[in-house]
Amino acid sequence: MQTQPKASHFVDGKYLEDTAGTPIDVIYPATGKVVATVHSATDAVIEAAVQSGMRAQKAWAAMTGTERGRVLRRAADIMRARNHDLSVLETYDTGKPYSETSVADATSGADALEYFGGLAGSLTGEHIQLGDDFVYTVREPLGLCVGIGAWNYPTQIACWKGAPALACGNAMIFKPSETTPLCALKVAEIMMEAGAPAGLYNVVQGLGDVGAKLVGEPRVNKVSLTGSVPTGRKVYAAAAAQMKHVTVELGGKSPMIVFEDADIENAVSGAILGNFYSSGQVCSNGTRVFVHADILEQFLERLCARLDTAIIGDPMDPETTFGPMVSATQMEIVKGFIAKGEAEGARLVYGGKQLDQDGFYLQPTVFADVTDDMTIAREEIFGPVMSVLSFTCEDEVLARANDTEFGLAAGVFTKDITRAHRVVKGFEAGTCYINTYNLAPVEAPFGGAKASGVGRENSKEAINHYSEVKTVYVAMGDVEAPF
Ligand SMILES: NC(=O)c1ccc[n+]([C@@H]2O[C@H](COP(=O)([O-])OP(=O)(O)OC[C@H]3O[C@@H](n4cnc5c(N)ncnc54)[C@H](O)[C@@H]3O)[C@@H](O)[C@H]2O)c1
Repeated sequence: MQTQPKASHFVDGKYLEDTAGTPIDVIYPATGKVVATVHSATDAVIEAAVQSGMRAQKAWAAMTGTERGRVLRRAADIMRARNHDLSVLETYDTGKPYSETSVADATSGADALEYFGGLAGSLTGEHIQLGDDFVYTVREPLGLCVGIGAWNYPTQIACWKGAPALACGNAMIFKPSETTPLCALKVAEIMMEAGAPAGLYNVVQGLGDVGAKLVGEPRVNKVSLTGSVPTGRKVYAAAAAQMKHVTVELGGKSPMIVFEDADIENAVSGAILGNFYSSGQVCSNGTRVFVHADILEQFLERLCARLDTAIIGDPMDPETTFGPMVSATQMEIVKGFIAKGEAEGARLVYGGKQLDQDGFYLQPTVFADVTDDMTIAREEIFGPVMSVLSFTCEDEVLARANDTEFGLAAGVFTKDITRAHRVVKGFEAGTCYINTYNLAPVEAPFGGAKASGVGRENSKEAINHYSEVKTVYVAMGDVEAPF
């Protein structure tokens, strides 16, 4: 496959290059080899993206919602038809196994385009009768939106931000993560092919400085970031300085509680999905797995047996179920956490080692006897490292589960339905699961509480974050004034 894109950026309906920008190598995580090089956006590229985005947005907003929706639904169809090629490219970009990218990346992006394409024609205001007078409201687009992505789900993030933004009549400039710059360019190509006006969905490459320039650009009306908490704080503050609309989807250290009556096999499946999918590089992962003391050893035994069946290897092989980490840097960060876990006295029950081969492969890793104060139980690792903690009492475990600055997700496994809902009510988290983990259908709101974020993606909730309401008061009689 041709991994080198025609040019670094996609602006005003076509590829655009400016080699004056800093070169960014794209490294295939399974081999460590460079598979493409792009250039960071210069000020000239950013200016072209802003100007064409503003121009396109006016034409786009003048269309009816149904017309806009038709373009998005066509984009969804093209994306599904190209799923294989897009998934292979996503695997080059991220290292995630094809067995995952072929079912969870472009497909999830297409779901978002289809869902918001379907909603676009039904975005209406309301009528409020006040005696003879009345008020009507109009849902208006915000204008030019900026999306900034993380590296774990490049295609999905490009669509989760782009689809609701465009459905509401906005334009978007999307900056992918510098680690995974390839897939968003394909999303931009597809938008144009589907009939979006040139400039409506631009992609510019760059490091954090380009992201910061886009956030600080006065002609940008809204910013949506997916990234870490430290970056989220910077983006939120910079956007606040210009009173921009903001969505920030950030990191987590989410709890998963397994009660003594849980179906152990399902709980182990949930823990695997919540820790080792995408080699653990998922924001909502339930990395603090609290298991009731009565079933702890049984849980660990089944977990280790199931991990033995993971197929670690070439991500392009459809049989492979566990791939490399995204980069050498990320792998070294995770190795540092594993070393800390051992140094602080956690019991290593599975994995813990880098594989002796090319690429950035780390074994799925499980620590037991983890205590709440250990570094691996407090900080987001963003890699395949599960911490198992033991508990005996519901109130105690809920308090421990909530004892974190993060609040992205939380899960509970139990057969007691009353307890399940009681525990979920107590969770301080934006996205909760009962007897499953880490599902994120486009129909459901997704996002975090506390330091894990502001705003929600997906579902009708996202519409509120990409539009604003204009209120129109209509008087039917004379105007009464005091003098
Ligand atoms: N909540 C979610 O939906 C979600 C989803 C995926 C990943 N994440 C989080 O993302 C993190 C991993 O991704 P990452 O390492 O790419 O995150 P990161 O914060 O390092 O970078 C995210 C993006 O922000 C850009 N950026 C960096 N500094 C910036 C600045 N000052 N202004 C504007 N943009 C800037 C980067 O170039 C990149 O595109 C983890 O913390 C993970 O939990 C969250």
